[in-house]
Amino acid sequence: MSRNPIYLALDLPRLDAAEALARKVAGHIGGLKLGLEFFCAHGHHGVHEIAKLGLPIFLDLKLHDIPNTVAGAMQAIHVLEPAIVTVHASGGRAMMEDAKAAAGEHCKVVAVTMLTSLDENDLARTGVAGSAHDQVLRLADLAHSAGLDGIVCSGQEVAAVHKQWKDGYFVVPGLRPANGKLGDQKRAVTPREARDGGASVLVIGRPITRAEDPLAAARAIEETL
Ligand SMILES: O=c1ccn([C@@H]2O[C@H](COP(=O)(O)O)[C@@H](O)[C@H]2O)c(=O)[nH]1
Repeated sequence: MSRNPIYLALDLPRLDAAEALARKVAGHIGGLKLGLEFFCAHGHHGVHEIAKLGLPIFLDLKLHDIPNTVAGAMQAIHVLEPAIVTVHASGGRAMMEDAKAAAGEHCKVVAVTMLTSLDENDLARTGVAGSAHDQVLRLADLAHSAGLDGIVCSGQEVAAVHKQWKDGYFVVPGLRPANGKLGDQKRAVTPREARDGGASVLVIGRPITRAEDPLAAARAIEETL
């Protein structure tokens, strides 16, 4: 892994605060992840502002709709030149194929398999029997067959997915330093464990954004890798 794999999740309500925080830790991360909270609040303008910092932008929009609508959304964000965009694997093969076809040549499209905030009890409540591990592998296979670049999964599954999809691009959120507060994450591992399992991108939000000293937190996490 040559470049810094950490993408900072900028889940902050204020654009000026997000920009200031990103600027502060820029030397210790490899990219910036802008998700639903950011995009709903600040839209294209916000993305343009954050992109001025010069780091790759990951638009974590988790698109999930009929194929025609998702392809239209992909075309609408093309102008923002994201390095990575997410769709939901459960949207199905045709949706993922159309999303990939509509994405620019330089944009990786990765599929969310099973959110890291869910465990097997949650999965059962959605009507899916079996383990998180099997569900992630099944959806990874579907994303692979649809021609996507990779998937989003937890650090608990990444090594197994890596084994069956050697050149895949694996985005791992839900990361916590040892003894870090889990919050709503249920399948957390440490950044180092995820990296050792074959993660391409380590998504880290609150352990840095909510730290008393975000710069020291980012530096400390970087040093564990
Ligand atoms: O399965 C998923 C998919 C995406 N995320 C996103 O990653 C960050 C994690 O933030 P933390 O503060 O480090 O928990 C957040 O933006 C999520 O939307 C995820 O956590 N799990």
